[in-house]
Amino acid sequence: MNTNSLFSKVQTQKIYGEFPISISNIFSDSRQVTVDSVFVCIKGYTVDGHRYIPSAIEKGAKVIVVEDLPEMLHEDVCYVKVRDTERALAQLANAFFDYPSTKLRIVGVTGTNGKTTVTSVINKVMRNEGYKTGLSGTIEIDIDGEKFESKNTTSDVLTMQRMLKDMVDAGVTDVVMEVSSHGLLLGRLAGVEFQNGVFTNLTQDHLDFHGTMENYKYAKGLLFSQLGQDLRKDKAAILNIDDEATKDYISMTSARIITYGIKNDADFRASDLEFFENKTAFTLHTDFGEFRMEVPFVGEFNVYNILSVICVLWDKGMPFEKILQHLSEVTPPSGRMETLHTGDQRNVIIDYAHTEDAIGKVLDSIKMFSRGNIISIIGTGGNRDKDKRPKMGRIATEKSDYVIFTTDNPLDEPYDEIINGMAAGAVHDRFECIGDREQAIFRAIELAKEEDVILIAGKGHENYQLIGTESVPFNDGEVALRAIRTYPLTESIPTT
Ligand SMILES: CC(=O)N[C@H]1[C@@H](OP(=O)(O)OP(=O)(O)OC[C@H]2O[C@@H](n3ccc(=O)[nH]c3=O)[C@H](O)[C@@H]2O)O[C@H](CO)[C@@H](O)[C@@H]1O[C@H](C)C(=O)N[C@@H](C)C(=O)N[C@H](CCC(=O)O)C(=O)O
Ligand SMILES: Nc1ncnc2c1ncn2[C@@H]1O[C@H](COP(=O)(O)OP(=O)(O)OP(=O)(O)O)[C@@H](O)[C@H]1O
Repeated sequence: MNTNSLFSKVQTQKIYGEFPISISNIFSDSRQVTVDSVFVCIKGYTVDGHRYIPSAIEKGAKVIVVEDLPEMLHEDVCYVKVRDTERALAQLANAFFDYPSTKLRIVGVTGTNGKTTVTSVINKVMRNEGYKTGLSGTIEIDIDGEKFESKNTTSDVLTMQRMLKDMVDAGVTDVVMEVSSHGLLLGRLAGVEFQNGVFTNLTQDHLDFHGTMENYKYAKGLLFSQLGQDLRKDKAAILNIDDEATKDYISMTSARIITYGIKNDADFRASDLEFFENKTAFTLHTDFGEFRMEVPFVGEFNVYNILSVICVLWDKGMPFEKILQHLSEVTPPSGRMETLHTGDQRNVIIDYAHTEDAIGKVLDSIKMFSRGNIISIIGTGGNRDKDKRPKMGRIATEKSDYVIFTTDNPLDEPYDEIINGMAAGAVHDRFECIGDREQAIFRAIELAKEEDVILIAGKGHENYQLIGTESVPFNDGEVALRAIRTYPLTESIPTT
């Protein structure tokens, strides 16, 4: 691409040396740099990208974008000084990939919980209806059915723009994207034009990064202010009216507002919920009529998720009968309230719940259909968000008959520290602490009797454990099935 036109939208402070006529690519990671490219130095949380300038030049970078000019300048290289390299990177990425988001209809979904569920269901329904879709989120990036690994819930700005360009090239028209608070705050979405922004809910998480709930709420709200920057009429913010944060988001956006909820009056409201082991029924109230629906999802929280999906599909103009028909058939994403086929009378549910709110809601949902005891395996990550641990411990013990606290990606924090943090919140003593997740699952299966439900929470779809600096293969479902084979049904679990 022509270098002058690439840099035409970037506010430069000074340029040292001559621009090459054209450049081949843009990088912010020296390890990926290829010949005749631009290397943008980002001051990260762990290292300062400026220190990798020599390595980038060695690999063939011809333009270096900096905040701090190095003392020694290489004569064959052009240095561009800017005030904010992150901002410059976003502008360069948008321009290099030719503003792909303007050629797509993009739905961004934010909130503490439900993003993966909502994006996955929207994607499945639209694809079943014949749309060419793209999806980006925690589990994967999916371009019209071709799957790619996803490193972050919301990708860094270069990966983001490259992915959107690949989607345009593949003929995708509609994209649904998980939008994390990190992604919004760290500028990964700079320049992305959304058609819809969806808000699921806001509860405590990620305070190690955001510091306070107010900051966390504000970060998520950036999706709605970004949505309102461009006043095209087809933009809509789809908001959960039952969540306190919604009123702030209404004030942060100039997009159209569509509301959904259960407790308060909303454009799309559900009432008369009926819970079953593998489905939920409810009445949907809209301006154009009432509909009794049955969806293959468990729990009240999933009714919220489905309501937000209905709003998106309706706003996209999908015929209402089609929406209802697809939603009665669609399957939940993997590791979200997933029932394991154990072959006996013990019920094993694998779920990604790793916040206080999600654990509480999942256990409430299980209580609605469980006929036996509930044994929960609860784990949380190492080296992060220690404040949420006792809260997870409290809610898990409050709502389970027995709890086993364990690890979920311990990294290099000692197991005992992680587990004791959760156990400190326990409201009764019907719990055990077993750091090794495999042993914890084996113990829960050993304890369970006929009709009991074993909730294995925290990892969901993940098929690894991050221990130290290693990623060790680990799959909750496989371990549980091995445990089932090892321990045939036993006597009652210890109570009181
Ligand atoms: C706190 C955070 O978000 N960190 C992100 C950030 O890392 P960083 O600032 O530490 O980067 P760094 O390692 O210091 O490197 C600085 C610069 O030097 C460059 N570098 C580095 C090494 C080298 O040899 N050469 C080189 O050029 C790097 O490419 C980078 O440009 O920039 C990296 C590159 O874009 C991200 O991968 C990284 O996300 C890490 C992996 C992460 O775990 N982030 C989590 C907290 C996160 O973003 N989570 C959210 C929310 C998930 C949820 O809702 O549950 C998400 O969207 O995934
Ligand atoms: N609307 C909701 N409200 C509360 N909890 C929910 C909701 N939807 C899902 N959950 C719970 O949160 C867990 C994670 O759901 P999901 O993966 O859809 O959310 P997410 O926002 O993508 O999470 P993350 O940001 O951690 O990737 C589920 O396994 C379930 O336990």
